[in-house]
Amino acid sequence: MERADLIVIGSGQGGIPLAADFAQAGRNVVLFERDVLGGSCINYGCTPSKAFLAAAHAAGRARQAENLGIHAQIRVDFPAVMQRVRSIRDSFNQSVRKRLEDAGVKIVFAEASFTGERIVTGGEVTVLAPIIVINTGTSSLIPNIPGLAKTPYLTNRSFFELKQLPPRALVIGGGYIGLELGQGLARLGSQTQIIVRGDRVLDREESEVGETLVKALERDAIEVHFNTKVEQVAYTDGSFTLTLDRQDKLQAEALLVATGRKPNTQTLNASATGVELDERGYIKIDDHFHTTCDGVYAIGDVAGQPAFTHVSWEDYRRLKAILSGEERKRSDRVLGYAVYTEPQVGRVGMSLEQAQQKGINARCVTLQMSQIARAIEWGHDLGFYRMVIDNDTDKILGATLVGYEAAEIVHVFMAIIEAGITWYLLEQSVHIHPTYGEALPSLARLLIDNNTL
Ligand SMILES: Cc1cc2nc3c(=O)[nH]c(=O)nc-3n(C[C@H](O)[C@H](O)[C@H](O)COP(=O)(O)OP(=O)(O)OC[C@H]3O[C@@H](n4cnc5c(N)ncnc54)[C@H](O)[C@@H]3O)c2cc1C
Ligand SMILES: NC(=O)c1ccc[n+]([C@@H]2O[C@H](COP(=O)([O-])OP(=O)(O)OC[C@H]3O[C@@H](n4cnc5c(N)ncnc54)[C@H](O)[C@@H]3O)[C@@H](O)[C@H]2O)c1
Repeated sequence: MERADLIVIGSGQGGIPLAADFAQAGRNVVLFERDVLGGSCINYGCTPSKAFLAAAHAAGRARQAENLGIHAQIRVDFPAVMQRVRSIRDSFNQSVRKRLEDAGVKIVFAEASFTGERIVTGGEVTVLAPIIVINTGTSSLIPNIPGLAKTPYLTNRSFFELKQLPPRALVIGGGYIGLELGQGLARLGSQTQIIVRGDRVLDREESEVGETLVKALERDAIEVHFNTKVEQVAYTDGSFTLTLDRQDKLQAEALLVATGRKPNTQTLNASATGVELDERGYIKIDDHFHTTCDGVYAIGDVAGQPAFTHVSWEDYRRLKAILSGEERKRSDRVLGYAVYTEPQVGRVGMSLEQAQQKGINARCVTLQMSQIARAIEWGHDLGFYRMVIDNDTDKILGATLVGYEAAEIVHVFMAIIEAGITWYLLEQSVHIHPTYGEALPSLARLLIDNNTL
């Protein structure tokens, strides 16, 4: 059995920099990875999906330019689109390998599991270490629909290997992946239908967010089937047939399943080291990333946290500080995230409902895109900006922005909330005209007018 100072299981977004930093500082580090280096984000998540959407949105914007009097003919070279996606992904993946190797991390390409207290085995290698960090992420959760398992359905893992654009595509799931990749396929020319089991897309967000996105999807000729259950899936002669609960049938050459995630803990044998899982299989951690076993920590998606790269990466920064003896915890961060549909959704902090559920005396103001000069000039009519404030302290608690490049603009709120300043300061600041940014002080001004929603 080998001995190390640190074992990292899984090369996720937090595990990579942690392993590299420790090794660079002269510690003996072993990292186990059962698949490709860099985890979901780089290989089958953020990087390829956003590179894919760059092409899709270029096509979508060109088509919608007809609203400005510009008529473009679009020819999509799908193999070239996907080749670019894969080459960006591969270059990111190579840079991860270089970073780990240059730092002196011992990489073991094998599925790791616990074989004793703070003992990890993967392939032929067994290692004991005083500190172990689990960063094993999540995988697609595949619903138990009769017939599905026998078909060549796509998940985010296989999607980016597509070589030809399917003429027709079906997507099960109206969450992040379903909407981003579904809209992407449609904008590249696939006739796309999205199947949603409830009555909303992005059902964890305020209802107006989903309503706005559905209007946008309809403009891309996407059909969204609400309150619909898939009863059966069959695949013959290159075509999927989905039987719905209403007995209608849908057919397409591709089927993407995007119905949520499950934690990668099934093969970890976590109990061998005394690490407890919650009822959904996520690793239980305290406010300092500590599991129920002394010396064993978990970061990122597998610890049941909001599944975003910047969360996993920030976990790394905080855990590194904790391991260096600093007083840090995980719960005091301002959480922001975005959905890269067009229009985008940029979110930070609390919604009005979330604030009120916490017993905060909160209210919100909303400005529609149609009231923003920049949006009118650019022809972006879908979306809104909303800000939630605490009536007692005048501090800004959260924001929801749906609109052009909202993922960028929401960072203004992130900085303001992090700084803990009041909406008065936002109202007083002079922003550049005509920009989307200048709508933020305008939003604050609605509070003076007492024009609340
Ligand atoms: C299609 C898609 C798009 C996304 N887009 C965004 C986005 O735009 N922005 C954003 O912030 N987030 C996005 N995410 C989420 C983001 O990818 C994850 O939140 C992020 O990668 C953090 O993951 P992680 O660090 O927890 O682990 P991961 O990146 O999932 O890495 C876990 C690693 O552990 C390995 N592993 C698992 N079990 C074992 C084992 N037993 N032994 C050895 N190795 C093991 C896996 O092979 C994997 O490499 C997206 C996700 C998907 C699927
Ligand atoms: N832009 C981003 O940051 C980004 C992009 C993609 C993914 N992600 C992360 O990855 C996570 C996973 O994405 P996702 O889209 O798989 O999950 P999700 O949780 O966002 O959406 C899953 C959707 O599938 C539906 N669903 C579940 N079971 C179903 C069934 N049997 N039939 C029909 N519908 C069903 C759910 O109601 C939900 O709407 C996200 O929650 C997010 O944290 C982030």
